[in-house]
Amino acid sequence: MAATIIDGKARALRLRAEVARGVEALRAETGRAPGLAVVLVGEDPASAVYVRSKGKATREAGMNSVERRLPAETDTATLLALVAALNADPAIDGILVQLPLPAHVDAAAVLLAIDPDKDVDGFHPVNAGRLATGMPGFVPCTPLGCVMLLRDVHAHLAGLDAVVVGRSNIVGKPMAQLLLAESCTVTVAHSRTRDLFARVREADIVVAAVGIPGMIRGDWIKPGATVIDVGINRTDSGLVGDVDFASAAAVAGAITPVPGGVGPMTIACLLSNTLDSARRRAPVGLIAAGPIGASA
Ligand SMILES: Nc1nc(=O)c2c([nH]1)NC[C@@H]1CN(c3ccc(C(=O)N[C@@H](CCC(=O)O)C(=O)O)cc3)C=[N+]21
Repeated sequence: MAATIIDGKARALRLRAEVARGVEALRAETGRAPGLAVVLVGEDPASAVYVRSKGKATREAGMNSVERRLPAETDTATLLALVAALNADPAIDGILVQLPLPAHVDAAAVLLAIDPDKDVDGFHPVNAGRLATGMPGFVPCTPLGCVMLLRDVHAHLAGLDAVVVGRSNIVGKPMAQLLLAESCTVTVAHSRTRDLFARVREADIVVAAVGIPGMIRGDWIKPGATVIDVGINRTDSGLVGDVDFASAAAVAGAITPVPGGVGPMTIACLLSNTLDSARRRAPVGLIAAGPIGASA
């Protein structure tokens, strides 16, 4: 039985069209389009590609895209000053500082400096805490996109066994929180997990976010399980995920491809978060702002 291939690209285009309609409505009500600032330090070619595609998607949704490119040798103080200026700028609704930052920059200090209510990446500890405690806040874009794809596959997520492989602050941990909020039974596995194979093999939902190309193979997957591949690894044979797609697709019930799976959803969710931010920041009484996450 071959798996259903989850079309993240198509799902992302639908979400982006929905966001574009929301942007148009907001502009009609307030006279202002949402603004997203993306800060890129250094010349990393992969980061430059992402920043360019984010800028394009932002403009296509009818929002203003502000790109700030800084040289690789930029120091922490300069970045903190830029973030402070963006925090204070009323035309900016969302701030994204592209990671990774150069090693000499205090990345934690930079993320802490972003106004949590402009933190459309959801990386600020205040938003991590809001997510962990069930309060409204910005949810990191990649895990948010993964949950949207999972909801399309599963009418009921409650009670399913989910394994998240990877425990990063930007994917693994928020992914686990979101699945818990969906009432899944969640295991967070990582490089020190004993008998990873056996744990993955029991899961109804596998989210792979380890950064090791093709690590999770078909014989690890429970027949019929849903496999979400967050990995973006550049290899000699092109862009590949953390899942060995061919062998896993032969066993899974549904699986995301790389490219065309989670990646496009990440960008679409960034736009959705930015629209939510702009709605919340619109003058009181002018527009009925829904809770954060309402655009998703
Ligand atoms: N502050 C911050 N926020 C981020 O969200 C962030 C970041 N830093 N640093 C880098 C990672 C990576 N990331 C991706 C977004 C889209 C695709 C994407 O659309 N990928 C396409 C393929 C693109 C290609 O061909 O390279 C796909 O999977 O189909 C991939 C990766 C966001 N990141």
